[in-house]
Amino acid sequence: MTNDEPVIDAEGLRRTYSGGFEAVRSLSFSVARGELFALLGTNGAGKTSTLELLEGLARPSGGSVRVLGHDPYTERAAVRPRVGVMLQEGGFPSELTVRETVRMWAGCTSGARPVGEALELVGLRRRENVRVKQLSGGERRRLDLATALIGRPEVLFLDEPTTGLDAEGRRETWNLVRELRAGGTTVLLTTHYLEEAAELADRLAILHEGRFAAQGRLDEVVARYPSRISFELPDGYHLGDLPPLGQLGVTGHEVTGRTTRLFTDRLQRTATGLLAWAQAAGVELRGLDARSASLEEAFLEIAGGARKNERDEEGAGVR
Ligand SMILES: Nc1ncnc2c1ncn2[C@@H]1O[C@H](COP(=O)(O)OP(=O)(O)OP(=O)(O)O)[C@@H](O)[C@H]1O
Repeated sequence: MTNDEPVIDAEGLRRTYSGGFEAVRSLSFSVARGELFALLGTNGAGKTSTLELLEGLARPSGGSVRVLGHDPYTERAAVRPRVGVMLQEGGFPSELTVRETVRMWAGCTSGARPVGEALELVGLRRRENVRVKQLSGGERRRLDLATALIGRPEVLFLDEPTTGLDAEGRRETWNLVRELRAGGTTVLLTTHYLEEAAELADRLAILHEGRFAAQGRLDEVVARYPSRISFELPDGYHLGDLPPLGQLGVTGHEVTGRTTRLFTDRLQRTATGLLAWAQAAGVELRGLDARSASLEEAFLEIAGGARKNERDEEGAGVR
């Protein structure tokens, strides 16, 4: 493969479990060399099912996937040595120490990093003589990461890498992932932490019921959801005193207590119109806040919208 070809390339990828349940429904996406792609989704959305297809742990029921130019399932021997995998559960023998575990892993890997270097990278050097069973949940995640990194992989698959880590541990892992990416490693990670995806991802996708509900750069994903402007009007003023909301480009509004919230797809136009009115009317808009949708709002909209559809369908079934 050339340097311009995607390192991960999925086309119409499907996975149907033996009972007939379709967990992955025609996903198409690609990840370039040195890029970090984050897969977000509600519980059971299909993140792990997808990741396992990319890792070559399962055969797709339909579509195709190439990793480093190879089929990760049928050409596993060509792909595996160049890929690092951090599963949700490492499943290491509990009686081995941290150092023994990483050494055992290094023994199965060609061109492995020195064990000490791998432990240093993930901040486990001080704990190298502790048995796996005595590690905290967060330390086990670090050990999982150390074994994923041991072979200096070109591609890293990280399944919820910071679950169980405290805030400091999460930041440390983010920094390490950033360093690896800066060194040219391609990373695909799944996460439940929206902040993690917003911090790290070059591009991301939100998976819902096996399909992508949104995909792109963070700014592209959130641009599909309305921006909002909130403020308080002074006593004696009401929403009706503003210029016609349609003229301001407002697509929806909400008044809670003293706070007015305007939703808009054209933030600049709405903000300019509102401020011009306030200036002319001599009105002070207290607590004024104007901002684009956040990733959390986009995510909740997708998850909430889908739940509403489910309720509607259930309701329709009862009638
Ligand atoms: N072996 C299996 N047989 C049948 N259904 C399965 C199997 N494994 C997973 N599923 C179902 O497939 C769907 C997707 O599961 P998956 O574990 O990929 O989701 P996920 O997005 O990783 O979820 P989470 O965030 O909770 O880890 C779920 O509805 C799950 O119940």
